[in-house]
Amino acid sequence: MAAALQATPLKTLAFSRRRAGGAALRPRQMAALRCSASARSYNITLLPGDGIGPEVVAVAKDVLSLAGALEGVELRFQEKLMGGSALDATGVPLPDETLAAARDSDAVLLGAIGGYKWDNNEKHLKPETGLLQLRAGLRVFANLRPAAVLLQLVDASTLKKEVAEGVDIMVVRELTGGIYFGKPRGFGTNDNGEETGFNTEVYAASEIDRIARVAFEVARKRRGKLCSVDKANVLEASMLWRRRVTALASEFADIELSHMYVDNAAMQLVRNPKQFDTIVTNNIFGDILSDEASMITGSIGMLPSASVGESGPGLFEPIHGSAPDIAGQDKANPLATILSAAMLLRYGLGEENAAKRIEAAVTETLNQGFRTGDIYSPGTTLVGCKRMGEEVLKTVESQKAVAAIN
Ligand SMILES: NC(=O)C1=CN([C@@H]2O[C@H](COP(=O)(O)OP(=O)(O)OC[C@H]3O[C@@H](n4cnc5c(N)ncnc54)[C@H](O)[C@@H]3O)[C@@H](O)[C@H]2O)C=CC1
Ligand SMILES: CC(C)CC(=O)C(=O)O
Ligand SMILES: [Mg+2]
Repeated sequence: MAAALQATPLKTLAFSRRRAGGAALRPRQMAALRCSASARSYNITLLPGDGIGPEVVAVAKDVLSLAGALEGVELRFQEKLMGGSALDATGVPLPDETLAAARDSDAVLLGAIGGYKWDNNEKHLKPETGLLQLRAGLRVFANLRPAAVLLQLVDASTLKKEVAEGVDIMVVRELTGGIYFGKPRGFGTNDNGEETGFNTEVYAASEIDRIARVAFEVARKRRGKLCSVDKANVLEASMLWRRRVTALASEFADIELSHMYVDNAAMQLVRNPKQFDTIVTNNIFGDILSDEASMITGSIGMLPSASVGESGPGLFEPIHGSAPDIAGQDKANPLATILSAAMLLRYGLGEENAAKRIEAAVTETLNQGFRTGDIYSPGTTLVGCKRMGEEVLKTVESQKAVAAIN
């Protein structure tokens, strides 16, 4: 079992329901931060990245600081370059200094990387390559992506209310293997002299076993159902995946295991998403299916994630990308990153009460009717990224104590 997941009781894996550019902290908030001088303290590496990344990370940082301080947790932040911004400044997408700082910290919060400017770079000079290097460098093989439809956002779902209501899925995605990392890969020429591009989907049995164990344990703390998604009718890597997951099931007799081909899973997610509890799948299928699942919840701007390994700091990031189409316009939904900060507190630091404060504040802010454009519906109040952050901050501050939240 991944040590980082042991930092907190495993039941917390049952995640359910349940100042871009710096919204100025108000005096009472500053006082809460000062009170934390003798608190439990942790070092957090912030990697804002590109596009909307810096906007959403600035907001999430303030929420994280305040929720921590109110629970006696001092968080010390250091910000490092990552992605396209690192390429521009240093010539590489993941500077050694950034990886070293991330490894040395207690947890890492990432915004997003990438953008049009770097789209045609050679592979080793792409922001996305830096992200893969970071995940591999931190050995965070288990990526938890919860997709739960909040009551307040049922109307924002693209699915009918009766289909979306009550959906609560955890996608457990393998993060450091599969086709994103497999070799050989590259460009070549076929027998007809035509140019080719190729990648390799490869999994070792041990890589499958360790992610499957995490998924069985996650399912055990949720509703006891695990669906393994693969393409075992065609791909050898998936045939091995299915064999290993099936073999492990004997150690988890209390879990109802099923298997589904990925094409069917993509269809079932929009036909009847409530059939799913926990899904375990490989790197590329998990990437795609979690973006699909996000729309059931209303927006990709709502979905957080936690990536953890056997040891070392966890990596916490929204599932979305750098959204260059809305970057710099104060339109981004910061809630996915704020909820990733809650996952950081829970899974990365074992600070459950502070995590709950953030989740309760997000729910309350939505109850108050504040919505960014991606989740807007008539009758609610349209706000930008900064204002959404300010409203969440106010709500975090106004909560009496976590006992009252429970
Ligand atoms: N983890 C990461 O850093 C990831 C980076 N990327 C990179 O991001 C860049 C853009 O990729 P896309 O395919 O366009 O995916 P994307 O997730 O950045 O955007 C897809 C759509 O969702 C919207 N969106 C995303 N996040 C949002 C938010 N918080 N609030 C409101 N709307 C939001 C965008 O405006 C866009 O219309 C690419 O360079 C890609 O490689 C993509 C996925 C993950
Ligand atoms: C940008 C890629 C490296 C990965 C991705 O889309 C994701 O992890 O969601
Ligand atoms: Mg993705």
